[in-house]
Amino acid sequence: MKIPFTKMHGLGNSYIYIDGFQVELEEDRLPELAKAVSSVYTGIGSDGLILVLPSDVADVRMRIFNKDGSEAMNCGNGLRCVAKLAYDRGYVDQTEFTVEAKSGVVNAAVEVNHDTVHNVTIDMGQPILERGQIPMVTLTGDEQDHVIQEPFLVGEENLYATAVSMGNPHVVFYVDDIADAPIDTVGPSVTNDQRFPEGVNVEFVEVLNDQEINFRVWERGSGITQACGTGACAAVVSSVLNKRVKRGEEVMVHLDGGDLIITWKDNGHVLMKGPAVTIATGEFYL
Ligand SMILES: N[C@H](CCC[C@H](N)C(=O)O)C(=O)O
Repeated sequence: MKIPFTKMHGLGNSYIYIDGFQVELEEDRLPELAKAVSSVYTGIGSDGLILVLPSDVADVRMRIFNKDGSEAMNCGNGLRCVAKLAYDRGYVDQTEFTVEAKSGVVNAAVEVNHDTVHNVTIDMGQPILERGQIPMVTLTGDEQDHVIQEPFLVGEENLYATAVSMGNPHVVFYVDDIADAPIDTVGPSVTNDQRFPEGVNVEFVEVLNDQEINFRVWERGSGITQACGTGACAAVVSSVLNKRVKRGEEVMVHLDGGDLIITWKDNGHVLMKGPAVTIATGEFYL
């Protein structure tokens, strides 16, 4: 089976994009396809697979599958690239339009310079903070509680967890120096921790000042990635809740792959602004 694809990235968080306006795929082969295209050895190499599809409730629809074949509820870097692809291919005729993700519909705005989309702003909507909706379970906490700097033992390490959902689950740990973040040990341990019944994306944050943070991530289903858009949003929300950065102001998030500008607005919505880049197109043989 020959499948046309486009490889795109947001700050090095790359996915293989398949255009559902042009290509019909078998639903029950999608997890297999996500694993196949993601392999750097036998596939194309990416953090997963993203489908761009017609939508009944928005201008365009995104489905995202992690490298391990699991389907996720949301993907910030993916939303920016889907918006670029939809605009580039004329599936939308405005620079502002709506994108449907599994977690809900968001507003996208593409910046066009010399007929090319470089930067995209997504209104990611409101974060979800209630423990039961992250979801996160513990013996003590109430379902409606917010999880802010909650003691969280990982092996011998006494960590403190702040949990935020952007439609997908995130847990944030603060470190004094991002270079020393225990991402290779705490990342894989916590992502599958039983306290997160649906798994979790694991973020490490070093606060530089009240409008700037360093950030690394171990993603659920993909491991360490160069960037995580929903994770950067969760990290800024967490840092506001922990009174480390300003609410309603732009916060510069330095990720391994580059910078995102995140604002948790006073109206409750989180804005994410960053690049979207087309790397290559081709045909994949499944
Ligand atoms: N691994 C995530 C999905 C991808 C999110 C990330 N790549 C982003 O840009 O938000 C999850 O299972 O919830």
